[in-house]
Amino acid sequence: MKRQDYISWDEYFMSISLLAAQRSKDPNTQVGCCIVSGKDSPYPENVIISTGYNGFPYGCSDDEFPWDRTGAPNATKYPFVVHSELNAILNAGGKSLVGAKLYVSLFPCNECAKAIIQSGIKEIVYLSNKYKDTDATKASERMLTSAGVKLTQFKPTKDKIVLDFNIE
Ligand SMILES: O=c1ccn([C@H]2C[C@H](O)[C@@H](COP(=O)(O)O)O2)c(=O)[nH]1
Ligand SMILES: [Zn+2]
Repeated sequence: MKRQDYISWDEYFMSISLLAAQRSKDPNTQVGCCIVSGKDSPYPENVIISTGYNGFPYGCSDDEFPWDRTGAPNATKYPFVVHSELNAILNAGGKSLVGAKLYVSLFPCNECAKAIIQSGIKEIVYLSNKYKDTDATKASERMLTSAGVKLTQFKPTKDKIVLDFNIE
């Protein structure tokens, strides 16, 4: 008989997003993203196309650019950091994202929403929506809804999935 306690597709892809987030150097908010093929993709369904996390662009040192949240605009991380969703879209290397599904640990901002819509992604599964009351999130939700992108908050049925490196 097959194992019964295997993880679901949503648990799998959201876990990969959370694992990608662990690569982020942002001391305050680590965001991870995983893009997978959907029913209407030109690939079989549930194939991982790309992943990404928030970080500075290539050539911009994590040790030289600022990670601060406050201060003069160019002394904060905000003008420099590439968001996880945009990184995942760019990391796809030009592969079609039409009909794809995007899993992300934080609801996308308005700038990511634009890139998501324009790349043809049709569904977003997000975990946290901690900035839901901000203008950026409200603008994002408005655009995504208007563009017909399906939005679903991931509701975990377990608190954690443990990765154990001690296997035989
Ligand atoms: O759509 C988004 C929105 C934000 N991020 C990243 C950008 C920053 O590195 C953090 C947010 O930092 P705070 O200190 O919480 O303001 O999240 C992203 O990747 N995608
Ligand atoms: Zn963003």
